[in-house]
Amino acid sequence: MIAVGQGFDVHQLVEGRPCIIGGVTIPYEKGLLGHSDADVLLHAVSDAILGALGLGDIGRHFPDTDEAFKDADSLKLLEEVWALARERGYKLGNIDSTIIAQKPKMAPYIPQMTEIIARALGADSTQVNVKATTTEQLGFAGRGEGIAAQSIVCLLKDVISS
Ligand SMILES: Nc1ccn([C@@H]2O[C@H](COP(=O)(O)O)[C@@H](O)[C@H]2O)c(=O)n1
Ligand SMILES: C[C@@]1(CO)OP(=O)(O)OP(=O)(O)OC[C@H]1O
Repeated sequence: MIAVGQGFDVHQLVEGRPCIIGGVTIPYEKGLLGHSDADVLLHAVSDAILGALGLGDIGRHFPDTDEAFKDADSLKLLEEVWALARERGYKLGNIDSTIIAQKPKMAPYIPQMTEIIARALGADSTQVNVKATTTEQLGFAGRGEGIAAQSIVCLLKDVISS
């Protein structure tokens, strides 16, 4: 069985917050605002997995009204989401993701993000792809008001390889 899911998330960029993306703290003058650590990439990946499983989204599993998730480490949330996939017998096929940000430059941090996501999903880093794009200064991302991320995941169960 093959299950696919997609995830999309946006967080506002503000002063006085750390800029944590894909589990990596990126040195930058602003950071992402949220109830949790606001790791926009890990949220998109988590939502993609929940989508593939038909289990809603991270807001349903980790409500932003619950103090338990205040400043939560999104890597821990991703690990909890992945446990739901594992319990149902799924393995990771592959993940592809895009970070949409005018700044900061993501390229130097992408290998580390890839490793972190792969490790959380019990996968090899070759199964995880992370990309980044600007929006050529257009829209909220282009004005540096926020960062978005999108992700698509393919999960595999009982697949007989030829
Ligand atoms: N925040 C970003 C955005 C982009 N990159 C890298 O730069 C390349 C060119 O971006 P364009 O939006 O002009 O296509 C892109 O392919 C990424 O490799 C980045 O590192 N950080
Ligand atoms: C992750 C959660 C959980 O505290 O909070 P936020 O960091 O605000 O992130 P968001 O992507 O808006 O929604 C899911 C939330 O429930």
